[in-house]
Amino acid sequence: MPYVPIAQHIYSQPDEVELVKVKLFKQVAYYCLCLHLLFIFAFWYSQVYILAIANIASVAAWAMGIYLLNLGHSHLALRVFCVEVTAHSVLVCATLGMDYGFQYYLWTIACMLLLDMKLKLRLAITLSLVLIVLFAALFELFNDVQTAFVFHDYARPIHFINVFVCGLPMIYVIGHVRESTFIQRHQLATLAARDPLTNLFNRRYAKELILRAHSSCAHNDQSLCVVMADLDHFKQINDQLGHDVGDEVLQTVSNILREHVTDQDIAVRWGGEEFLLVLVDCTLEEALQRLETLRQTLEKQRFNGDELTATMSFGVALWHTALPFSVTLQLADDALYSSKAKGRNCITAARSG
Ligand SMILES: Nc1nc2c(ncn2[C@@H]2O[C@H](COP(=O)(O)OP(=O)(O)OP(=O)(O)O)[C@@H](O)[C@H]2O)c(=O)[nH]1
Repeated sequence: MPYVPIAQHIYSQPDEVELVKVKLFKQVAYYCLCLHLLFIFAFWYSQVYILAIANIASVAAWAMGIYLLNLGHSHLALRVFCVEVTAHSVLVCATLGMDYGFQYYLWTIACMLLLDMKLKLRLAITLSLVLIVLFAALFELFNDVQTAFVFHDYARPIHFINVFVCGLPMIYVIGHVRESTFIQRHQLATLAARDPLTNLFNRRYAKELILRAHSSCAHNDQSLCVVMADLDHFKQINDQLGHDVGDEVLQTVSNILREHVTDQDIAVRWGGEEFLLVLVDCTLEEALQRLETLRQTLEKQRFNGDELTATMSFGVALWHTALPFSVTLQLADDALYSSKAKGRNCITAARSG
């Protein structure tokens, strides 16, 4: 088996935005290929043979670009597209003048060029600017070109169609890249905030949420409870029934925890089989009642088909807002330890804060 360095194995996979880009480039490439096929016939019919032949070269360039895209060389394909569009725009403007709007394709390709991630941003911007300057220069160079083009009377509708035809792929590609960037950003934020097995908040992200909940409760004079919860004899489940069953228990328990907290509460996978709940706007008495309902629900739950039950022990402490979180957490943890010592499957409230 060939050697694959681990870092390369993990990070060099094409990301989703890149995949979306390749898909869009391919769609645009087929769109342009069809367009140039049409141009071959249109220019042949209007006896502008040089442009008909140029369009045969354009079709070949777009076909080669599609081939490069299929090989995974999207940056090379984009460069081929760029050269083709530039050469084609300049040639058509030199032959027919500026009335028909073939110069606007330079704007589209200038924008697409910025999506070539293999180009340093500064170089990509410089090249795009060169294309825009070329666009402006074409007016100086070819504004007075006079031709006996058979479609001369249709210059205005052709100009209109060209603006539309070259604007469409630009809006389409940039709109989709924007959307997939947005989706990927959301996915990354979720990955950074959640535990992958249980989908509860992870410990790192939860600390930020807990501090925010604390200052909001302090500001609104609301009480707040911190709960430490731990599955009982979980090691036995793993040892006797396997890690997969252990994982299933963790997932089901997490779902039950989620169902027993409100939107403003915070449910966290704190460690392996240890969970933290922060109950917002909740007194100690209310917390004890809610935890008792939760404890009974868990006790009744069946896992692994119907053959397995699991229980949980709880420790709860009222968070006096003047105290730091770490002190309240320690109180809840001590209370949990008492629940374990009392025989598990029970709830203990910390005596004072
Ligand atoms: N299946 C599975 N097991 C895990 C995971 N994380 C931690 N564990 C297991 O959780 C078990 C925790 O065991 P202990 O700390 O001894 O606790 P316990 O058996 O629940 O005993 P008590 O807490 O005293 O009731 C260990 O066997 C860990 O391997 C996980 O993501 N999946």
